[in-house]
Amino acid sequence: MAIVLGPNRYGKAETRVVRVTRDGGTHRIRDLSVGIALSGAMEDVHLTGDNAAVLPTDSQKNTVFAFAKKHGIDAIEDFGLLLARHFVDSQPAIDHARVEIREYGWRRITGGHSFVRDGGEVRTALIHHDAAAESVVSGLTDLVVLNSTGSEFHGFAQDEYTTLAPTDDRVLATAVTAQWRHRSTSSWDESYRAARDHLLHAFAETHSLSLQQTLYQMGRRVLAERPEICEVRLSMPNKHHFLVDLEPFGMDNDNEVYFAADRPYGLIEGTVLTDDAPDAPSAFN
Ligand SMILES: O=c1[nH]c(=O)c2[nH]c(=O)[nH]c2[nH]1
Repeated sequence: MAIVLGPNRYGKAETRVVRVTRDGGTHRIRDLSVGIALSGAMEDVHLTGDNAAVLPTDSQKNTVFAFAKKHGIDAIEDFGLLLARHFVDSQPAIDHARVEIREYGWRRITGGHSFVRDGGEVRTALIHHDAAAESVVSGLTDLVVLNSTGSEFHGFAQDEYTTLAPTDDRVLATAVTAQWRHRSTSSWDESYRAARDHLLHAFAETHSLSLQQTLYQMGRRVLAERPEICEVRLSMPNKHHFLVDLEPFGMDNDNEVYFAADRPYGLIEGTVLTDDAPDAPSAFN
């Protein structure tokens, strides 16, 4: 039996960089967390401790700050591509770069330089780059949405442990995590805004028979409307809202008062893709 080194990668996780762009008194902010993971000919450092091929993760962090100054930060997809290509092109030992970016949104309050942080929602991008292929996955996480009607759930399988009552009118709420893969380069900011909008409108406009059905409609709508996107992955917790029994207090409850449970929650996940989506094995890794 031989013991060998398996897949490995290394890099600087969660570099927090804030780039302020000043246009006279009017400022713009991009606030990111950048994760870099590099891989390639890294046998020596693992097997013998020879660091000759290892660009320090500290240098990777510095590159994020230097590129923020030198190139500015527009769409996070562009910033990720710039970093991924840089490490593969400049480091002989590195043949693959993975760059993961989360962007925290800030909205202007008034005047040119006062901002309020957007709610919990975070924009995301995941870039893979090597000599053979490049993939861009855009997305968002923690987009919290709720329909106060227009949701049913009945006709489900039953066994000896089933107690859930069928319903033809319930609250449907979830925190959407979505990632979508681009088949071609794009005007990233415009594409992002459109995809997000389609997700929201599909959620709102689907009369839901299950969260699974809603999930499929959300992915389908993005693919039908945005030809630059070929695959959408969705992860949607069912944020259960249980009707409270008010009978002990002599009151009825005609879908007005709910207990918003935080756990356990159903977790509905799925992929929707076009049948001609090109292969991109590492895209979502
Ligand atoms: O939309 C739903 N899908 C399920 O699979 C499920 N299971 C459950 O208990 N409630 C729900 N709701």
